[in-house]
Amino acid sequence: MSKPTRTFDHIPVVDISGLYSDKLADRQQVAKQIADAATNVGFLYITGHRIPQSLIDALLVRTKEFFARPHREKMRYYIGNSSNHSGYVPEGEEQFYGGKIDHKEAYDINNDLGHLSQQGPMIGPTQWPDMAGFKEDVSAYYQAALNLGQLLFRGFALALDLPEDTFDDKVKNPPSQLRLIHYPYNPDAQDREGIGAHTDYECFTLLLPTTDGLEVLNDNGEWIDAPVIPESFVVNIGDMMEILSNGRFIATSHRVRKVKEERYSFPLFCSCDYDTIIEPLVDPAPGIKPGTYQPMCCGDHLLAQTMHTFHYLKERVAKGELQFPDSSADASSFGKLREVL
Ligand SMILES: O=C(O)CCC(=O)C(=O)O
Ligand SMILES: [Fe+2]
Repeated sequence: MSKPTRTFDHIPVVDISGLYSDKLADRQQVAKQIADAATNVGFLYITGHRIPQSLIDALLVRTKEFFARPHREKMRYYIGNSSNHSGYVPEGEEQFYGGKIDHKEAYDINNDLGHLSQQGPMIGPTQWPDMAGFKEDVSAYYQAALNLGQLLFRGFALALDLPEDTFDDKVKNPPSQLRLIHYPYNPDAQDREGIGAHTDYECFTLLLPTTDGLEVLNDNGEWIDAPVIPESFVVNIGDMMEILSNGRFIATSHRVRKVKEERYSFPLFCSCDYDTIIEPLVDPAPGIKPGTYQPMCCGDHLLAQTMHTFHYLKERVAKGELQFPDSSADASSFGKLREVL
């Protein structure tokens, strides 16, 4: 059987209330819709989640307060000060393949694993800014979103016809990062995208954007709009879920177009625990040759990817302070920055 062509023209909406049900049939009914969306599009909106709006409102207030601070003050929390990839990411810090720089600034929040003995370049405590209420409100959202992510992992397991608890012991302390992103309004910025075309590295992303601008690429090379739907989240499949699902669920390229208004967005990149081996859990999807997806270490993959794009990490490598993880393949085999037509 050949690989299906994904010609979607909209992003499906899935009401996930059934995932909270005690009845397996209710959970399976949602899982079936997740499977369809993940197979045919790689993106879906979810409604019926139980994250209170008050947590989202507080997250947005704190984020706006932070980014409104002068550059010098924000740089006190520069990500390059941290030993575990947490803190402020100024515009230009991240450089993607082809040398592109996005028109955005960000703040990277870690799963605050300071209490664990395992620490490393992607794992450990968050570098918190010294701002009243920031840590409390951002952590409260982080925890609620992470819990929703755990529920979705169970949904994805069912969607793959696997036991529902397949991922439970693989997502105990994942190095899942929450990004607070600010795309400033700049009428002169004619030459850059808000964020260039890419796939996400992790299993899936739970994304909360404040305004339109997100676009998703179908197999005809058309950019399909993913406008904001109130009270929903966007969920998109990342590279690792594509591997786990042996090509059944697709990590779809997406981008954010130049914004006419100020835009904020909050992706939580849902990963497995650092040492998890990411490898196919099911038979190859139609059109996928056996052996297409090779096993890799989850945390090392994230680290290697990040080392290729962040300026401060490249400097550490150049100075001999940091080495690429042994198990990581070379950069070009990572991600699937599909050519944009
Ligand atoms: O801002 C958005 O809507 C998407 C952000 C995104 O794709 C990413 O950070 O990986
Ligand atoms: Fe993304």
